Amino acid sequence: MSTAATDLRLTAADESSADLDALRTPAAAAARPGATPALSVRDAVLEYPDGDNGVLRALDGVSLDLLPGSYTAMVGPSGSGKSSLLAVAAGLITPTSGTVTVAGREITGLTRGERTALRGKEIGMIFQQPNLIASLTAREQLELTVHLDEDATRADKKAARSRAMELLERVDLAGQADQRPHQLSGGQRQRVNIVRALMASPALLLVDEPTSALDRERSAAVVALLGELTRDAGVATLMVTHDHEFLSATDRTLTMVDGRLQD
Ligand SMILES: Nc1ncnc2c1ncn2[C@@H]1O[C@H](COP(=O)(O)OP(=O)(O)OP(=O)(O)O)[C@@H](O)[C@H]1O
Repeated sequence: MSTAATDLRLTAADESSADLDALRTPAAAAARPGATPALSVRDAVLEYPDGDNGVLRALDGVSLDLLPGSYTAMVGPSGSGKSSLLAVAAGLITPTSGTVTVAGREITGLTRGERTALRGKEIGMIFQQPNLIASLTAREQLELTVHLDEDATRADKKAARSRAMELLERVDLAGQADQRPHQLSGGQRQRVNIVRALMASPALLLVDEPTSALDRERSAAVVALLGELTRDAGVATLMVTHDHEFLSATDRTLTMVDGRLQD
């Protein structure tokens, strides 16, 4: 995955900017047929034990391809299997049957350690609440993974610092780089959370209800920002949401019903 995300500067989506259209969708990063899917799920079945002898089928034969640069929403009733699909796509849960391939590597055949390594490199995850660390500044949240890596060199740390600053600048938070979560608004915290997930230039971004803690205006801004970042970073984004009013910002909406995906 390229670091194209750092090459363009983008004003946060909740700020007015006449330049946004010009920065959107560089041809190289736009979703294109024939590209290796960032995520490919084939016939995934996920069963949980249910009662003494029964099983609950959370995923019932799900197949899905997500191309680089595509922005996909997933909606569906509570308990229909949306979070289960995100967990399977992230390699956090191994499906009962079926395969999951991320950036060309089938993760269902990997060891746990290999899956963790691949996740760190190729998969960004964003959850409902920005789970930022209270004692770290915005910049330190982004640099944390590199600082925890015993093998990281000084050059790696320096590169992480400059990428963190570029990403914060890109979402209009350079001025808040040294602030801790309690000094940031809810929308600002979620923007830190989003760019933190992009630090490793992942192929796939999995997002679980990113707007549930935000008001309507901030929610619209976050959904739009995710679209901007998806397209120019060339990442494939799969976002679970209950906010049907923002679906027009995405390229495609999938509906999960009883463990099955409907386009
Ligand atoms: N760890 C688990 N053990 C047993 N059953 C589970 C487990 N996790 C989820 N389930 C069941 O699997 C089904 C799908 O759950 P899942 O969380 O994927 O739904 P969802 O569409 O994400 O729901 P929501 O919109 O409420 O978050 C549900 O019936 C749920 O009760």
